[in-house]
Amino acid sequence: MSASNKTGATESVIVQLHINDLRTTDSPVLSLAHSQGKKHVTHFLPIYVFDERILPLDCIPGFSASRQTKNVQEMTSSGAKEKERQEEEDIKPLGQEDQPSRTATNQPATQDRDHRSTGRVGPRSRLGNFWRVGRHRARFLVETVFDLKKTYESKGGGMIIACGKPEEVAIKVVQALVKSGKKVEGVWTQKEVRGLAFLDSWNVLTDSLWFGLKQVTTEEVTLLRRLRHGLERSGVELHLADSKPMINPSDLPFKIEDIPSVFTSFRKLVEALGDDMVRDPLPDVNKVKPLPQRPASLSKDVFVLSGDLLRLDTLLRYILAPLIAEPQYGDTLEARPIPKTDEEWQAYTIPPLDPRSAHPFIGGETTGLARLDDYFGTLTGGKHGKGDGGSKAMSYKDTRNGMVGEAFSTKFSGWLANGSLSGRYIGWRVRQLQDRLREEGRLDKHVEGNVYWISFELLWRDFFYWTCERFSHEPSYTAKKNNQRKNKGQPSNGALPGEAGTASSLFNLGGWKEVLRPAESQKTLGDWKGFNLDDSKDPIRRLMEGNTGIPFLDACMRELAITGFMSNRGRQNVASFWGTDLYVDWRVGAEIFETHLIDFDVCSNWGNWQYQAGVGNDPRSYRQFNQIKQANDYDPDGEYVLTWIPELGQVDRRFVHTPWPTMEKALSIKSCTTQAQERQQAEQ
Ligand SMILES: Cc1cc2nc3c(=O)[nH]c(=O)nc-3n(C[C@H](O)[C@H](O)[C@H](O)COP(=O)(O)OP(=O)(O)OC[C@H]3O[C@@H](n4cnc5c(N)ncnc54)[C@H](O)[C@@H]3O)c2cc1C
Repeated sequence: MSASNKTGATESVIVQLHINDLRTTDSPVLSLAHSQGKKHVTHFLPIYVFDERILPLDCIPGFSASRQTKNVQEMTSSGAKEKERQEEEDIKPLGQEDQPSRTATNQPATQDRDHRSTGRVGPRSRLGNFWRVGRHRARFLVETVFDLKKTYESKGGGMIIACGKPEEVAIKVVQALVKSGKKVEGVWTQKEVRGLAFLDSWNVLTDSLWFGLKQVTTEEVTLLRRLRHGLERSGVELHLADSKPMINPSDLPFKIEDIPSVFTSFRKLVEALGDDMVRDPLPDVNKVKPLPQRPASLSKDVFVLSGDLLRLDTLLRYILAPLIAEPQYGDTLEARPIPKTDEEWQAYTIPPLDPRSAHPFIGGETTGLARLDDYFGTLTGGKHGKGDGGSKAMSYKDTRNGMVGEAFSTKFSGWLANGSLSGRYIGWRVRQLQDRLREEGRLDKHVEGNVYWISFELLWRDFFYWTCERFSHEPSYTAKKNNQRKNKGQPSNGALPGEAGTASSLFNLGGWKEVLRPAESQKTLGDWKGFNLDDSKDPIRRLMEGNTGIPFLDACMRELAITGFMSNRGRQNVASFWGTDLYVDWRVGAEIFETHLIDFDVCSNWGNWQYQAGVGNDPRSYRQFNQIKQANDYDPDGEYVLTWIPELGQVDRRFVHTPWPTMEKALSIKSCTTQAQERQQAEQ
């Protein structure tokens, strides 16, 4: 039996479960918690949970042991008694938690790490069995979380960092707070699927109906659903803040169900909003309410990081070690075994960033804001004051298709993906720079176009986000058929179409096209080819390893695996080659991108893959890139391919994109290049 939320309690807490909203600037929940309307709220408790379903956490000392203990406890009645005893109140001040004891369990619980011999083992993808989060995003994420904690602390607040399942941790934290006599005002987290009601000007919604909706980003939504159920038992409500897109959802000039299928139509409709397209960011919160006293029983129920684990380099080692022990396709990092002893852990070092990286950034809101200043110039007079600089933004459109170095495009995507920057804040910085340049008489049409193009690109992000929402209302054609078959024509009651990963049209082979143009989609579904990752000659494996013999594609894939970043130009070419030349299951491509990309975002990645593979919401039914032409257009001097394929150094630069006559033997290229050669000949 859970205690219910105390109404007469003197301490009142707002809990924020951070997921992909790892920031304090333009943070709706932080603003709400410190608003006039919440004056009676005495404490603010932000939580972040490293999710065991997507990250390998077994090396963290004590973590797998804590899970095993918990399981046993939950299975035995004596365990239940012990649990009750533990739940008795025993208040300890924050920061004085027990140190996790080092146990022999800081080895992965799952020893079978061979992604080809097992089913979906641990935090692995469904089709390729790749790590869900590769080493680059894992690093960026851990850095981001630590930076957020530091920022909260610098403003007088704090943050709990834990490991496990975010919804379970949040529920247990709330239960413990309620049991210790505190009033929990509610739990706020970022919305990941369509909500129905906006309750106040803070852009925070209490959405009582979303539970019944069909979902597209199924894992994200399942987490929210479980969280909501669990909180209900403590009489605490879950609130969702819709802060992902650049455009405020309630400003959209159409209903989500009516979002145009074509980007250009979407763009024209929202651009017609003019200056109202992007709202001003929320006011900064400079002094954050303190953390509540934490019931010590919590440390036994929940694996909260403490002691040495709150050191960035220590935690990075434990999270990255399994990923480094098994680098993914294309990564040239030498696999290193997971340390076994204390001494080995002490000596363990994290590989430095590759100096060739176009994304040489550390994760966190602090570095994200610094990158904004680097791009847009500084806001020297405060938010509305004069600024300085901004040359990168002023030449954005002219340079965004570059391939080498950090300057060619904004690189905001990693920060946007985990929410350490908000789309709205960036959109506002665009307007801010335009206003400043106008005042200074420097905003000619060319410069204006360059600066505006950043918002234009951000509209693509919004477009994929809203498109995901639109399709959350429509299960895929196959799912509909399966459902009907199972339920004899009746829609299944309370079914969660996407939960098994098969029904959501975002992850389905037939993509959104199955919903938009079912007849056309059904005709081509059977043509998709399979793959065999055990075969080193398999075209997909060669592509993932950057070993097709087509220099431009190989450079792109090597860059991705080695650094976690690939330019938009590269991504389009790789996805097009995968889906429209090789015609191999595009979802494996989306999975390997998901693994490697620092900026992985479920809607942008899977939506773009669909688009390039011809199963998405592209109005053109067929779109194919000519990789050789693209390489010559965007890497005319071969600087990019030479950066990633040094073995081409011997080749005359004129032929660096088509080195086959001279290099054929050396590179042992066959099937993939034949296609490219044929296409090149056909074009001549
Ligand atoms: C196959 C494929 C997979 C992709 N996967 C992702 C992904 O997982 N996460 C991701 O953020 N982007 C993804 N993109 C979109 C785009 O490639 C990246 O956003 C961009 O390369 C990131 O670099 P940047 O921040 O310097 O972009 P810039 O060119 O500076 O653009 C500014 C911002 O606009 C947004 N943006 C630009 N192009 C797109 C686009 N086509 N779709 C959605 N948003 C866009 C991003 O938020 C980006 O940060 C993918 C594109 C393709 C073709």
